[in-house]
Amino acid sequence: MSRDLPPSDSHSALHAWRAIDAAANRAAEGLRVVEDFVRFGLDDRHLTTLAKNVRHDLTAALKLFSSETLHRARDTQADVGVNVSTEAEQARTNLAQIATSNLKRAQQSLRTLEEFSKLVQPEVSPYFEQLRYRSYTLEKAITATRENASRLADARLYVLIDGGRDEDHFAELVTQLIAGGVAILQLRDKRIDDKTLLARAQHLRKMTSESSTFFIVNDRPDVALLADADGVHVGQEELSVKEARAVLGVDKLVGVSTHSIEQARRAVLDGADYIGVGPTFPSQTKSFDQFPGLDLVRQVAAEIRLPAFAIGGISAENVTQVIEAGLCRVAVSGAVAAAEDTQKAAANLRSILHND
Ligand SMILES: Cc1ncc(COP(=O)(O)OP(=O)(O)O)c(N)n1
Ligand SMILES: Cc1nc(C(=O)O)sc1CCOP(=O)(O)O
Ligand SMILES: [Mg+2]
Repeated sequence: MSRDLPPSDSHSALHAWRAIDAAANRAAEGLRVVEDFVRFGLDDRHLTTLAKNVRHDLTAALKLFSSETLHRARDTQADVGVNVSTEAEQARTNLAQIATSNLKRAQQSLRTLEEFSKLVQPEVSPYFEQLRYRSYTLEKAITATRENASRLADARLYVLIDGGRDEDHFAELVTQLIAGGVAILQLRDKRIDDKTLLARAQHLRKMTSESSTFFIVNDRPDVALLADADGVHVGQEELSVKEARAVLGVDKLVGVSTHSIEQARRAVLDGADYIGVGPTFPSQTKSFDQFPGLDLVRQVAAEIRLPAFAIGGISAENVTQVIEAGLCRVAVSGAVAAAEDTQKAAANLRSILHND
């Protein structure tokens, strides 16, 4: 119910309704532009659905106000803000900037709605607060998708390796993998002690920093930090994206394993930089009871634009099935690391993935 303010406050109420009316329009317009950006600019069905849901829920919250009161308060003739636009508002150089400005516009307008509704219809205010928080989550997911689609644009072959028999064996393996054109190398070894793991990680850092290959540490943000790796990969039962970032900082990559479309959607909202999608096929490296398989690859490819690497039992023999299911990025271990000629196996997979 809208509040009957005492006569002395009725002027404030009128001002509040006018601010609410203007903010409602700005928020809806801003959200529509954001939705169009994720739909047409990113081609991301998941983010489009999220943006649309926020916009629809805004419409529902605004319906809690009396439209008659809002219209009565509308007085654009006397609105000193009409026709006032800054140079920054006019300057738009790319699609992403349009999305960012409109997200900010929507967030500021939601804040206005939240504050001014406290004066005239306080029970509605928390809905706008919730919508503002959801818009921050959306912003984080849009930024991660956009930035990583570009940062990892060429990253199609991702190889998981262990610490090897000894340091020389490890260094030889890494040399061949880098020469074979591997885009991302992950150090994944659950059997060596922490001291050896860190030594291998530091060695890998040195070798990859002279190349364009990214270096990720599996499971261990602490080791990733100490070795100055490019990032960490975490599983569903491990530290969250937020916790991994708290250790590593915002600039490092945080990847997450996903085994269902719900987990993949969640990872996007959590602000992951990329996702692993699997297991696709039975694996010699790790055993699984369940295989979401190519169905999950298809689901992810249909709606998510955050870089996604299919994983699990992938080799030169079956990688075409993954590509046909819609993903052009794969993470492999056995097919490359256990091959007789590691460099050749990597280069072969790479050329299939890059279609060259
Ligand atoms: C790229 C990539 N995807 C998935 C995994 C698996 O991670 P997780 O589920 O945590 O299992 P472990 O590797 O820790 O056994 C991965 N490592 N890399
Ligand atoms: C470590 C790991 N995680 C998977 C997942 O689906 O999350 S599949 C997998 C094993 C990857 O090795 P290979 O290419 O030898 O099967
Ligand atoms: Mg793990």
